Amino acid sequence: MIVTVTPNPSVDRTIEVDVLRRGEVHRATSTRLDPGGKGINVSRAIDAHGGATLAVLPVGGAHGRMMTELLDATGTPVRAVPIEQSIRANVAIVEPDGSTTKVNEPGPQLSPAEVEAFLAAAGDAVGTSPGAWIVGCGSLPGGVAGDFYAGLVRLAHDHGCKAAIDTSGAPLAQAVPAGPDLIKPNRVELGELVGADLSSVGDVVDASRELISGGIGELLVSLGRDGALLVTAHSVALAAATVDRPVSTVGAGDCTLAGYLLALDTGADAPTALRQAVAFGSAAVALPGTKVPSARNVAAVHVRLDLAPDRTIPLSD
Ligand SMILES: Nc1ncnc2c1ncn2[C@@H]1O[C@H](COP(=O)(O)OP(=O)(O)OP(=O)(O)O)[C@@H](O)[C@H]1O
Ligand SMILES: O=P(O)(O)OC[C@@]1(O)O[C@H](CO)[C@@H](O)[C@@H]1O
Repeated sequence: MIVTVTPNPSVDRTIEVDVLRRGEVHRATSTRLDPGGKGINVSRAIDAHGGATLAVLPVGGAHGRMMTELLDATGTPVRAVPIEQSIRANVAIVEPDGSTTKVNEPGPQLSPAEVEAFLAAAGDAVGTSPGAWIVGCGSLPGGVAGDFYAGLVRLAHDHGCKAAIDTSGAPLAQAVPAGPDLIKPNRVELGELVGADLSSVGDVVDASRELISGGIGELLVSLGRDGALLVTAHSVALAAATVDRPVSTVGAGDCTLAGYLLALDTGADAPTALRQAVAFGSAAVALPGTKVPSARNVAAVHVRLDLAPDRTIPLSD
């Protein structure tokens, strides 16, 4: 079972244009709406592959109604906590070569009572899912304290669950001391966390090991077109896949995490889980908007797995 907790979900609008020119009027060549927010995407991807999942999210206002409708259409199991203000809508502008320009709104302001209700819903989901992965995802809306994910990690551990965190900046830094079992930063987010520029596989391994010695279980570091690196206390593995025609990178990291957790949840070993992570992530890049890949999309990806990657491999994406 994989429970995702997304305090700041979004309705994702993806607009395709021929070329993005700053300050000009554009005519969109296509547009689509997806239910978004990192944990929502993780749950949608897991659900699409027959895994057991529950997405916990706040829902309010006009965008909340759209979110409910979009999620109903996917059939993903959710626990929605009503809030007064509207949840956000995020926009991605995509060009034909797959270049993606994203604008994320800050999200609503939650009242103290709403934060309490959201925490209670998350607590209830954790308490009724023994042995589950509890996955805290994305930015935090107004009113939610910066140590929210640290509390979620402790809650998970108190109930014998495992905790994974996929966020960035201050909420990630504040979650680290609580000792999550897994974090999934991208290269830039990991660099910000350790205060270093990470330009090779060796740099990422060293940064990850520093965090592991501080109490994190393992790191799944997504590296864009360079693939993903799994670093545990005793092993390092790199996997990558070529995508001939990238369409939208939005949500690729979430699908990576979904593929990894779903594999672990069904008893796979770490290299197999990494392979599935990259298959999910790379399949997502070939799909429009925040669409999650189907089993057929994932099966079409050829993943290269390296169980002893050279530390000098450069990373640029
Ligand atoms: N251009 C690409 N070609 C092949 N695979 C890609 C490409 N871009 C991304 N991927 C795959 O998708 C995964 C996730 O991408 P990325 O590292 O950009 O995640 P992210 O920054 O967390 O994204 P997001 O926050 O939008 O979900 C990578 O680990 C890789 O497997
Ligand atoms: O603003 P946050 O919470 O950091 O990220 C939100 C978001 O960009 O993440 C997902 C892609 O990973 C999208 O569905 C969503 O719009």
